[in-house]
Amino acid sequence: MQNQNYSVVLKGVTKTYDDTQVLKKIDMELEKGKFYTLLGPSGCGKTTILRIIAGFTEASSGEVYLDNQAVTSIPANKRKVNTVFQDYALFPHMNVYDNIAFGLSVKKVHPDTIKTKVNDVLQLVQLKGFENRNISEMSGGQKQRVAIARALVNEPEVLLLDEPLSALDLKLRTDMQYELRELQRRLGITFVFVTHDQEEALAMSDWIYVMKEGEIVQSGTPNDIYDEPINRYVADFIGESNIIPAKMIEDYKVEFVGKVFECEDAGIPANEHVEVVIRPEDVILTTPEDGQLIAKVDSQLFRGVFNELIAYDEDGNEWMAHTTGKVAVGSRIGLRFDPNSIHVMRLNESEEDFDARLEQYED
Ligand SMILES: Nc1ncnc2c1ncn2[C@@H]1O[C@H](COP(=O)(O)OP(=O)(O)OP(=O)(O)O)[C@@H](O)[C@H]1O
Repeated sequence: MQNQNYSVVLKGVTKTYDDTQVLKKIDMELEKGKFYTLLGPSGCGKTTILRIIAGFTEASSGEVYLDNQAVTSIPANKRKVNTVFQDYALFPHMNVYDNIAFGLSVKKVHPDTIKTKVNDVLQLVQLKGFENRNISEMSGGQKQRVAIARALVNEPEVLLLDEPLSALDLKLRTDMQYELRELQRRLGITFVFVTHDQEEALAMSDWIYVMKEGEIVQSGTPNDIYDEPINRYVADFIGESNIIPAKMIEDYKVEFVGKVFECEDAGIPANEHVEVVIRPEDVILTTPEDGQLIAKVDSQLFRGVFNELIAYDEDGNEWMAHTTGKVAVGSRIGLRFDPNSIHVMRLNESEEDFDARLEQYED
């Protein structure tokens, strides 16, 4: 029926609590062995999707397939899916070994087999030698690894991770991002990772679903989503952007701040009011004579590898740009853009137009 390479498929999945619809027709096709991220602000329904895949929550309508089998009536403990929760949900009174072995012991797996499997996953998460440690004596990052080991020991086909790094400090969090990604590549199983942190999503994922209020607003590779945000919500959510009012002149030509620029967008009617999105790192700084636009520098912030500069053009639009040099506050500068860094977004799109455009992006 479906492509054999899908490990999870959701078709028209909805969820309603009392009178509130928290998921509106979610469609997802997750290929085996890829790293997927659900990205969105608190309350948009990310955890609910994970719970429906895991079988902890029942969808109000729609279908869920795991490994091409409809699983609507299959209980959580019969699905080859494991979850790593944000708070780890470890047993505090047990040591590392017993925490990891617990699920297998309950299933009455032979003790020798348990020993081999637990040792294998301890190796995998680099916790060899910690078997007898109490959970209370482990650091945040170590507890996180125990939680992952406990999920992996069941040899799931799909691993669900619900904001697993949010309790860690920045340094450890970055280290764990590398480790998790590495682990996923080595194991080749499907990861579904939930986060509200856009940098984390961009760094780790093969494919991102950006969510808003129970809907998927855009899905694509990190590059697609970063470079071609489909609307202002996605552009704002994924990093800093310059969003400037503009008007379509014809295919591949857009006007803003009284000038006409080449761009890569086509299919939007002439004279339609739109917005252009330009990332700060795509703004090329030059002398006023060479600039396509002229702007006045308002402030500059040192950001480590670059300076972040705020400038205002003749129409009063604010521009953020990155530069490795220093530019005097108050000075006049020129701004230039490559056609392929000018992204056009439509305003007030009808739902049908939006869906059609979304499909075009997904193709
Ligand atoms: N058991 C429940 N009963 C009623 N409402 C619920 C229940 N579980 C979740 N909700 C509501 O569903 C919506 C989506 O919740 P969900 O936990 O999926 O969001 P989330 O995107 O994971 O948020 P967060 O990042 O804060 O965990 C929220 O408005 C939440 O209040």
